[in-house]
Amino acid sequence: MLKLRTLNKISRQPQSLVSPLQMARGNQDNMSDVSSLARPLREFTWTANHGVFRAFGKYYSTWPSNNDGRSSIELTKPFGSLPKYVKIVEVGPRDGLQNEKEIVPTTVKVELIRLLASSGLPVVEATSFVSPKWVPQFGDAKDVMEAIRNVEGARLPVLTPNLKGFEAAMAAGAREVAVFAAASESFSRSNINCSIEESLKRYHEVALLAEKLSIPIRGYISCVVGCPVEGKVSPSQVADVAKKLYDMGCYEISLGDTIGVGTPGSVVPMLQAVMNVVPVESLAVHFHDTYGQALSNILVSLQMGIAIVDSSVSGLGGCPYAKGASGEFICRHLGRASGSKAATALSKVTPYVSKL
Ligand SMILES: CC(C)(COP(=O)([O-])OP(=O)([O-])OC[C@H]1O[C@@H](n2cnc3c(N)ncnc32)[C@H](O)[C@@H]1OP(=O)([O-])[O-])[C@@H](O)C(=O)NCCC(=O)NCCSC(=O)C[C@@](C)(O)CC(=O)[O-]
Repeated sequence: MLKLRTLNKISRQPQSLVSPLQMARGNQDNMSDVSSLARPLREFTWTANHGVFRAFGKYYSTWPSNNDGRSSIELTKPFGSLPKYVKIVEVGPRDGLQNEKEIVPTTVKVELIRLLASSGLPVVEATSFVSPKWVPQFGDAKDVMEAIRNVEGARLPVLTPNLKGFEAAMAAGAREVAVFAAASESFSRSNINCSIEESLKRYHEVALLAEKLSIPIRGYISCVVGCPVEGKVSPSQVADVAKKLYDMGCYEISLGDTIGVGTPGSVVPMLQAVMNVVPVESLAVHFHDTYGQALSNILVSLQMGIAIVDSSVSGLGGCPYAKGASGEFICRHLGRASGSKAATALSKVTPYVSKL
């Protein structure tokens, strides 16, 4: 086990990130080729506004979370090479739109989903079967699903907070769902009006029915490093919820930094804890970019072996029940660097999406 000391303070809002994501052009549909990222990170010195990220051989220092600029973390898993391909899960039509104050017309949502699917993205999260009293933006979930029944090329999962949402999603033609728990009690109550334990009971019911119907189910965990009410969230809490979601049948667990307060210093220990209980192949990361840290958090996640990244077109995003939550990591940024076919198509789609 290595004990590493941090050397420098990092600015929360780096102004000039020299990104190491200088990826070679790839040629896989639906995936971003990150093979050139496989160079060990030690080749890079990444200068942020007031901080320096330094790599020492295979092991790394990390950014401190305290004020004196010196802290340490335990690294039990060294950073390795990066995955050759990364699956991008585009959540713009759901996470992106749920925070929009004005109701986006159904036809525009449908067009957005069609464009994203046509860009080659493998997964486009389409809508959310939540209570329209809680999130009026998705009052048209049924209509959206019906209108995209013939969309091909991408899987189109939807969010379901309970059995009622799951049944409505099935009736509307959804073929994949996602449930969403939290690692923070306060956030669970403000977002879905129940405790973490109650939510897991609900999701277990959903998972049982999903299994019966052979419907794949993804699990989200919000507030994996910080909560808008409780502040810091411990990695063991996240690991506990992750294991429960995985054990109930979620094929993939997406770890959400809902308010974007994570830095590699908090993300790494959280991932380590989760990776001890859920296979890394089943983990995804979901970073909101509130303080410009999403790219660095994605990089350390890839370095730890995670190969599934959530993103949102045009950086749309946020949670109506998490004060301070802002846009999600922009798919185009990851994609552009990779040069994959999907990314190239997406960069053509993005200007049009912005006009929508
Ligand atoms: C979970 C509930 C429904 C509990 O809401 P509740 O008020 O406690 O539920 P209830 O069972 O008392 O029902 C209240 C009313 O809602 C109806 N209802 C109940 N369920 C449904 C449903 N599925 N679809 C449609 N209607 C529903 C139900 O029928 C009833 O209607 P009424 O009898 O009053 O006319 C509510 O709190 C809710 O919908 N919350 C969703 C909030 C939300 O969507 N938040 C954003 C998504 S999570 C997120 O963004 C994080 C993530 C995933 O992106 C990752 C990250 O970044 O961290």
